[in-house]
Amino acid sequence: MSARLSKPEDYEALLRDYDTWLFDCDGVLWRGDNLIEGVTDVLEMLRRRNKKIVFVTNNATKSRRSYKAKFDQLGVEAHVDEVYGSAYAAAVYVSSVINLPKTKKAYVIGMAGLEEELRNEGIQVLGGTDPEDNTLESFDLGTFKRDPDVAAVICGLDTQINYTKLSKAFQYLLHDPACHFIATNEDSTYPSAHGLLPGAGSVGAPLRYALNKNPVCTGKPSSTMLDCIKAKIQFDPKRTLMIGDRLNTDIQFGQNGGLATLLVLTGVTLESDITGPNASSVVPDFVTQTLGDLRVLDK
Ligand SMILES: O=C(O)[C@H](O)[C@H](O)COP(=O)(O)O
Ligand SMILES: [Mg+2]
Repeated sequence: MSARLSKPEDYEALLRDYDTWLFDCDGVLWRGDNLIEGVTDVLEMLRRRNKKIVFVTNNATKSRRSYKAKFDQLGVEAHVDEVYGSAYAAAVYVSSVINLPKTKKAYVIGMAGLEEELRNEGIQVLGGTDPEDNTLESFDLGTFKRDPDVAAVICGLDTQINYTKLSKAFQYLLHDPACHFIATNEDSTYPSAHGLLPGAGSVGAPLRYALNKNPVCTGKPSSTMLDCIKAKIQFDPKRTLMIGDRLNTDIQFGQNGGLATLLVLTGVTLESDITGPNASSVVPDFVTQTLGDLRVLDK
């Protein structure tokens, strides 16, 4: 059973027990461009208390560089080397785990952030934001020529998903069993400023259905994401806390890595998901309403 936190001494115990704090972003720090109340104060308090701060997001629409710009715009201190996104994890996976030869290309369903991270790793990209593929014209298979160098299809959150991109990705995967099928993340939904929207998992679902094949996922809860962090940052898992709003990504990710986990209820998970007969089998160590609750420690 999860421990419910509400009293200042509950939060003081977290400060005593954990040195490294991993934060999910959508639904924990913000919803869209709306910062969740109290987040800036809590992060500043943690920095004053010399906590190591890491941001771990499955949202692949932005690169680490563009996350830094978002943090700056919201007035929250953050550094590029503290940010780990599933776009970065996918790029590291393609370049360093499957070692895609530099002559090969990746077909992308996704946005500029994913393209940027892939290019930073020296990966040639097709699709993505290319205007030719961002069309609502009907897809014509008769005139489509597959690029023989495409050896991977990478699928992330794409708010301009269309039939042409799905069809091209499908063709590459259908005709080449060796073509890598990679998902940055498989979140079914995500919390926007105005409510839930379909997430990256829902964007990639048509391909999974059409091909009857599951992609390799590089974001939370996969170990690829944790490996990316471990390659750059030293931390003791026993003194590390993962804070998230989704059970099957954030909390599962923390548990897979042997980290303590804190669920907040400002994103996709509702009270009814963790209590009652239909409660999830993924049980966080701690639950608090919002990250802003930790502000009591500043008083
Ligand atoms: O890709 C998605 O489905 C969403 O961006 C999702 O919200 C992931 O972001 P996170 O909560 O991990 O920051
Ligand atoms: Mg989240």
